[in-house]
Amino acid sequence: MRTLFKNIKELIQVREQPVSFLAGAEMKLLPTIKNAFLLVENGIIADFGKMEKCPTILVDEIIDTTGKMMLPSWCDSHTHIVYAGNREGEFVDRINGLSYEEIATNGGGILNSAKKLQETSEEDLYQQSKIRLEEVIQLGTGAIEIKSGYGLTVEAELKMLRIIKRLKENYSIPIKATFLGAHALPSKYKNNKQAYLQLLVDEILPVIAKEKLADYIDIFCETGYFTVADTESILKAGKKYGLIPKIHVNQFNAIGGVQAGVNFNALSVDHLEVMRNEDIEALKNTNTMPVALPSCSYFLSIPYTPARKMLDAGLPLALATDYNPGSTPSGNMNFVVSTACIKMKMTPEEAINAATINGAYAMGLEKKVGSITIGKQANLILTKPINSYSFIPYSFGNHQIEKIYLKGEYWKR
Ligand SMILES: N=CN[C@@H](CCC(=O)O)C(=O)O
Ligand SMILES: [Zn+2]
Repeated sequence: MRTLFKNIKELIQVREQPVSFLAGAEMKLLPTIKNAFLLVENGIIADFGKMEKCPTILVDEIIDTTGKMMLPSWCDSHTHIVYAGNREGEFVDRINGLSYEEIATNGGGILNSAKKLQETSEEDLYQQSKIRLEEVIQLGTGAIEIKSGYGLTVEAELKMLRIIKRLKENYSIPIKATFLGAHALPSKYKNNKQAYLQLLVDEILPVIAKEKLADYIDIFCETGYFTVADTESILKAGKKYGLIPKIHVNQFNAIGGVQAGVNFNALSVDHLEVMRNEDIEALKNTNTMPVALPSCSYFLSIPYTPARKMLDAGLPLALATDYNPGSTPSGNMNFVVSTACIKMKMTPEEAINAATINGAYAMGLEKKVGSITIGKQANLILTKPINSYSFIPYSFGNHQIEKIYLKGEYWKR
């Protein structure tokens, strides 16, 4: 099957030479080709260039995209889209003055979602999760990471991971799974944290390895949740089973989670709303991708990751949604890109780089997606007619997507 996209007003994020990720000043550059063509063969990008060089070979379909732009789909490297029900009651509680921490201390928060999930059948949970996955694909996400962490029992954590596996099997976008058993301490273990961590290590990790249920391991390293020592012990245990760390750190407090992640060669350290100079220093010249989650800052009214400071210090940065029922009930990468520009002062070039190639790197998919490069999967966004790509973040609260193509084929819910 060959599809030729012709007369593309601007083909965005063109990388003839593949890049793994971009850092510091490199992020200011977003290579494009104006008046371009793109050829897709059997779901893979086979060729692209200026219209003058458009091949005249036989194709199955020609799509004229005059006036419209194309870019690689968004790469959302941090989500929790497998969850049961919602937490709009807590949203109202926060409006009325309670803090996120106070709600969690009163038995709400993650434990509230865990209770709901434990009571939900695997089939029902799959149906709820699939709706969210389709919703974000329609919003331009073409590769996604999904975490467990709302189960908090052996049975419920495995139920979540098996659902992620089923989503992987049933959808054509790349999906990576992360084991986040150490997301919160279940009430049953309130006075015995070590026993809960041991349960994760002894009873869940071996099953994950046997059934190949996860690629990555995560922990919520935060005051009131899990300490740096807990983080080190869980990452060590995960490493024995080949699980690479991608961890929640520095959301409310900087307690050394960034350093622990770097020491364990984490693929990413995520949240980073609170960053000390030493945290920025620790990330320099490492392979660990810092990931910012601006929709979470927006929804909880907490600080935004200091992107400007980090990029000006030469660090890379990826952007992701954090789609979850508590801190970010939105999986809209278009909003994330806009908010990064508006609130974090990232340029449109930096934000698009952070939401595509750097997001791909943050889930180990940089060879497969995240740029217009020959050999990569043709997961693409075709925009509505727009004048410049800056209109994408400018038109916040809206999106400029006309059509989605997955493996080169038009995708509709
Ligand atoms: N911070 C930890 N976990 C999620 C939120 C969990 C929840 O409130 O349900 C996050 O990434 O924001
Ligand atoms: Zn998260």
